[in-house]
Amino acid sequence: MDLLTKKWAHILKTVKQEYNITDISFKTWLAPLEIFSVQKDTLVILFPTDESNQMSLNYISKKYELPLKVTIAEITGKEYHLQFILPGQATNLKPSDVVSQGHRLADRENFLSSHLNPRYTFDTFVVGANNRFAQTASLAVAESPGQAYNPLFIYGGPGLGKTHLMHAIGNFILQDSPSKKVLYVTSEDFLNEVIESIRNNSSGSMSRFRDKYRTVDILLIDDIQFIIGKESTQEEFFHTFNALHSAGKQIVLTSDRPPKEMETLDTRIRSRFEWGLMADVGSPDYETRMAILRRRCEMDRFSLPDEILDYIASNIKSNIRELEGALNKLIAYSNLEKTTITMEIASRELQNIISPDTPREITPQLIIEMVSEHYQISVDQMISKNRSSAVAKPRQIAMYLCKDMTSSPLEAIGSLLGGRDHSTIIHGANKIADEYNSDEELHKQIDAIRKKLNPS
Ligand SMILES: Nc1ncnc2c1ncn2[C@@H]1O[C@H](COP(=O)(O)OP(=O)(O)OP(=O)(O)O)[C@@H](O)[C@H]1O
Repeated sequence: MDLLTKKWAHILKTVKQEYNITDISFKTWLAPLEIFSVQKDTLVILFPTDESNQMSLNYISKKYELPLKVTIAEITGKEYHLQFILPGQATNLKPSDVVSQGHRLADRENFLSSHLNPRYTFDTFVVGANNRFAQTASLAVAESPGQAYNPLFIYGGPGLGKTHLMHAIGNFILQDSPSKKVLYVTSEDFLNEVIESIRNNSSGSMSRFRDKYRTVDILLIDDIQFIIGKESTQEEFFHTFNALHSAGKQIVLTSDRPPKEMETLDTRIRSRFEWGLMADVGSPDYETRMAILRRRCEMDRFSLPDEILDYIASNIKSNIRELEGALNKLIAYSNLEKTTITMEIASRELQNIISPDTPREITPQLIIEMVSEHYQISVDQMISKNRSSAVAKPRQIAMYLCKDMTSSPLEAIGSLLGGRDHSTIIHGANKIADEYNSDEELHKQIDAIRKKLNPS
């Protein structure tokens, strides 16, 4: 193991020389590779890139597995099977499969069972006016878990870094105290485990579930808004929260909206969300977007002229995932076509992602989707014949918003909403218009949806 680690840079350079690999290919595919672990005669190699970059991983193993294998055998005198992984896949390896590199085995196992992405750290997080408060609060929590702010509730729109910050907290804590038990889950994982435990209907499975969640030191639950309306899950969450909180264990939650906009959430839970500190992340300003792009280029050892970075940063304003997606597209293009990126290539390749300065068009379709997402019901239910108020009310809200925010003919709106005629649309829209003025709660809900549709 030590020999491999010591010789790793030398191994990579030898592959480059022996197999005549160009500088750009070396920089892109080989130089980033890191030894993740060794198990008997299997060497697990990490390609630290985007979690969803399976395409690159397949490419690396197809093209470079053999050269690496041969060179490793020549230099270390030992043959290894090679396994290539992406950051997110590190958590899929069974802890018992891996032997620590540098860390103690127990610490490595602990890291793997945390489900943390090692790339999401404070170091790789660019701070700007939009996220400074959330970043500072997260760091305070990471430095003094269970003491500074509990729970920490991070909220904001999609792709703005909430998950990144949450993982950064977990990674920081494990770095500092490797034996702490940190657990990251999405609320969907939590929900599925509750359902599974109930379905198994044995006290064993429920107590295993509780053991798992109530014995951690730090619980990180992503996208907590999805537990709204799921009664058993809310109940289980409530007890988990209380058990951890009263034991001084840290809880961090993220959501797409603040607790006060979670209208149908059990008030006991909503008040707990608000016990600690709430921090929002907003859309990054131009400088922050440029800084994020520069940082990503640096990490990927890729260089792009400022003009192109500026083109991306000026046109993708409200979602960092999309910003990174645009950059990744250009990196992939440059690697595959073996060419440098010009402004012409950038604007052609990004035309589907970037539509300069055109605000998102608000269409009835978009409204229906947004309303169904807000009330956690499916679009199919929205357009069905179901008349229960849990479905009929959101449907009427969609009618109201379509009439109010678009110039679509009533017939077209009716047809999108399951073939309803124009008088039904008028009736639904008028009913909600009246309630909007008299029902404060509904007023808030509708304003929240409007804001999501038209964030500027
Ligand atoms: N300030 C930042 N600095 C560097 N990278 C960032 C920053 N904010 C977000 N990112 C990157 O943008 C991508 C999307 O971020 P993340 O998944 O954390 O968003 P999110 O707010 O959790 O979104 P969603 O609500 O859709 O789950 C990630 O790759 C993340 O690393």
